[in-house]
Amino acid sequence: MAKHKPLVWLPACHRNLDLADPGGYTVLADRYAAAVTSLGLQPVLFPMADAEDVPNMLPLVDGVLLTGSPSNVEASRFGATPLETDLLDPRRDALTMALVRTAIVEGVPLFGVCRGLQEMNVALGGSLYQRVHTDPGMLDHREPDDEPLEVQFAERHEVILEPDSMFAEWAGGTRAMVNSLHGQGIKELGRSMVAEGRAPDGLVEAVRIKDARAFAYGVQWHPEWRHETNRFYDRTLKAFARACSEYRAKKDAA
Ligand SMILES: N[C@@H](CCC(=O)NCCCC(=O)O)C(=O)O
Repeated sequence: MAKHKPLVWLPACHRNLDLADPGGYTVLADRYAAAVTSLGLQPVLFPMADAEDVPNMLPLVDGVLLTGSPSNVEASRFGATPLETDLLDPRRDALTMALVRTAIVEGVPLFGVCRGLQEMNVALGGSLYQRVHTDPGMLDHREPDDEPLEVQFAERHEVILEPDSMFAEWAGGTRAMVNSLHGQGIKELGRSMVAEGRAPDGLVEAVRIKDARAFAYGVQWHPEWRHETNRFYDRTLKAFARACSEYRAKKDAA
């Protein structure tokens, strides 16, 4: 029987869209699934999975990609008071907190993008700025949301990468331009999180998990956006894809 491609679990968002059914919808931007597919991987969703399912379902997949989302990680998860304006997704928070911790323990390749990076940090005991742009000396990291997508996802600021990091290898140097579409951001780093890239205002934008058994990285920017035309983004995603394929090969050989 032909083998299927390595499976990558993308935790979806849960939203009340302004549609006929007020019961809620499972949502995933195609952009992430398309990027995963273009890397030779198979994106999979488990719409009703919750934290308790993680130990049984994680062995079914070969990697986890935590996507970005307009919703914020709930402030009570990092000891802060929620903002009234917050768009929240408590079901996603509950699932991803468990997924991050279990993927790291089990050595399943893990990559966090934007909200996904923030989830990694909170799952490991770190905290977030709730509005980076209101903190003195910090840049406004939000996208111009009344502009076309091409403008929203345009490169907006530099990141300064640790010289011996994988990020510097993927970027081909210690400086790279990245897009920026977020209001929250890492404040205190979680356990085992190592800062490997920072914005010009010092905000941590790239991390690795120390002593991880497999690929375990997160970025505050969006490498899935037009990655075919951006060497840094593309090399980052391809490294994740390789890790998933290697993980799968080991499972097949066992
Ligand atoms: N809401 C959080 C996370 C921001 C984020 O992930 N943005 C991505 C938006 C586009 C997408 O859905 O991929 C914050 O504001 O920090």
